[in-house]
Amino acid sequence: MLIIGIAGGTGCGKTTVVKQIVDELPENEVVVISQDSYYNDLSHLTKEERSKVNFDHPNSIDFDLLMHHLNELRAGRSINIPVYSFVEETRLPESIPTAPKKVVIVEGILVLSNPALRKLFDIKIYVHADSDERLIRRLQRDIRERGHDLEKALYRYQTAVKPMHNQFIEPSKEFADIIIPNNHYNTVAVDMVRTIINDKLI
Ligand SMILES: Nc1ncnc2c1ncn2[C@@H]1O[C@H](COP(=O)(O)OP(=O)(O)O)[C@@H](O)[C@H]1O
Ligand SMILES: Nc1ccn([C@@H]2O[C@H](COP(=O)(O)O)[C@@H](O)[C@H]2O)c(=O)n1
Repeated sequence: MLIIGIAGGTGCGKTTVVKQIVDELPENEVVVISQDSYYNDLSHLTKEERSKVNFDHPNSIDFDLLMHHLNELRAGRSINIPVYSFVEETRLPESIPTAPKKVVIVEGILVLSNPALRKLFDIKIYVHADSDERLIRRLQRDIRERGHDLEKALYRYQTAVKPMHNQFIEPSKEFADIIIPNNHYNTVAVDMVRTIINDKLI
């Protein structure tokens, strides 16, 4: 099994890059796991209390469960991936049964910031886009898909997203084996990663 970790600041294009990589690979060979699925279960808090949580701090993620799941997959056992709702800001009761595959891709802002998780990755990738580019993409997405208004999205960016990026995410770039520049769509880099994966699948 090949486990690939893909990190990078919010809006850098991780999900898009992963989709581009996976689209051309055999479906039955690859599983994608998002760090977002492992946000702590906050169902014991009210919606207002949840809205005050710093979702960009490593403590907001259940890394123990994520690492347990990766170890289970490596051991050939299936896992149940939690389902997270950005609108409700907590885990939903359901989960997604997921079988082990030859390639596992784990993507999320903080996946290279956790030393124990990092050790589980065979290849570590950091997707880079400039902060102004990321902010524009993030605002568009938060308003369109995550139920935020402009004021809330900007407040969160200034109070949590930007400081946590500077403290935890940007410094994790030094652990990457590959850095993908993604201010513009980068088909060359995507092709290179796909080639590495295909070599492994042979
Ligand atoms: N290279 C790019 N150029 C322009 N827009 C992009 C690019 N990559 C991603 N996007 C757009 O930016 C937004 C955030 O991308 P996404 O892949 O969800 O980022 P992330 O998963 O890192 O938060 C999406 O609307 C996506 O379509
Ligand atoms: N309830 C939540 C939980 C997280 N976020 C933001 O999601 C970002 C990480 O996801 P990406 O797809 O952008 O990598 C992170 O920056 C959190 O602020 C949220 O908005 N609401």
